[in-house]
Amino acid sequence: MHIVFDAQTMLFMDVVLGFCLSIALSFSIHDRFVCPGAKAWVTALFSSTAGLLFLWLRLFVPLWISVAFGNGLILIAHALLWLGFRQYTNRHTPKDNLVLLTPVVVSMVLLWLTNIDPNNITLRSNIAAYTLICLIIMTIFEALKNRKVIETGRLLCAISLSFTIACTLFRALTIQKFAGNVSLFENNLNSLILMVSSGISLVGTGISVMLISSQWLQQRLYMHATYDALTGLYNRYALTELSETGSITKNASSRWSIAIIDIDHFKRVNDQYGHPAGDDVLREIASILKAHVRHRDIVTRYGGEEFVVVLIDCDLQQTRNWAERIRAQIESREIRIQGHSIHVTVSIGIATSSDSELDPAINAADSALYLAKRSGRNQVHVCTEESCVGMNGSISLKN
Ligand SMILES: Nc1nc2c(ncn2[C@@H]2O[C@H](COP(=O)(O)OP(=O)(O)OP(=O)(O)O)[C@@H](O)[C@H]2O)c(=O)[nH]1
Repeated sequence: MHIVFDAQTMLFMDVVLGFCLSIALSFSIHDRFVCPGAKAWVTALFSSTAGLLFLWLRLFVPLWISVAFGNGLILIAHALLWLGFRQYTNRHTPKDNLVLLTPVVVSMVLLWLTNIDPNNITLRSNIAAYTLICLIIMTIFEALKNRKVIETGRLLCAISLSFTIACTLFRALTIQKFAGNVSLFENNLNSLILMVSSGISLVGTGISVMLISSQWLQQRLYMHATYDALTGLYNRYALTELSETGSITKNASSRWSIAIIDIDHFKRVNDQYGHPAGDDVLREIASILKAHVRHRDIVTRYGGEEFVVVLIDCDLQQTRNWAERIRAQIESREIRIQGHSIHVTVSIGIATSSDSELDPAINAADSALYLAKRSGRNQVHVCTEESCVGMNGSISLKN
């Protein structure tokens, strides 16, 4: 069989490609955990493909149907792409939906122009092309706004849309040059560029949507695996990861210290004021800790009411002073929750290390914490290799 790659066949291939991509994508977003905007983007792909189908149907249906529906659906697709990015970046407002009126108005105008003079391709084409370019520029702006480096899907989408702008502009300018003598299915460079660019733009958008969705999921999984949802601090898993990848000792020139901070009688706070109030206390303690460390230090919520702070390049005396400041700060802080004034105290166990291993230092700090609790709470204890020492100088053997 001999297949002729003329403009009409290529446009038909674009339509088939678009439908396959749209169907594949709609299956991939058939999940609860899809990123905001994904549904608008998949609808955009369907709409764009349907628009191309109407253009292709030009040979079989009245011209006004092909012109109005073909261009209208392609413009709707690009308005949806823009709306999708507004949703993705959480900047979507109900007023944004008004953008969908633009394609409707433009297709009405195209319909009217087709009725007046079916042969005036130049004006119709220019109106559709420049509206499309405006919508794409708006979308590129949204795609790139506040983009994180790892969000390569958004970058790919912007690149693929820039390519569409270049091709649309090329067609608009050449149509002007030939004064309307370029029809859609003539086998010239102009039509060919349009067909090839439509295919590339469909594939580019499809791949970008897949990439954006998977990168969004990846980021969320990373957030949940790394950060504590209640306080926003690193979680225990993150601390282990940082230790295993050597990120803690890499930043320290010599010694580093560990402080384990445990809220005293926290169960009573929960019992007396309720669990939500207990959560607020945890957030308050987290913010005090965050406010008292340097950029290089690591603050984690290690477990329920227990926090671990890694202080980089801090010797024993500096760590002791820091811990005592924190203890005093928390003791004197009045935490106001639901009309109640809550006061809590903390016990702190500290240990220093120059080793690359985190666990021995945590165990030592934990022993110090145990002694701080046993000695009456609301105090700082230090653990050295031989013994654990209280701030008041009392010494207890480690085991
Ligand atoms: N509100 C709230 N409470 C929590 C959370 N995680 C753990 N807890 C509570 O923390 C309390 C810890 O109680 P315990 O281990 O007995 O310790 P404690 O009452 O602080 O006593 P000491 O540590 O011995 O001073 C329990 O009541 C847990 O329910 C949380 O995320 N939110």
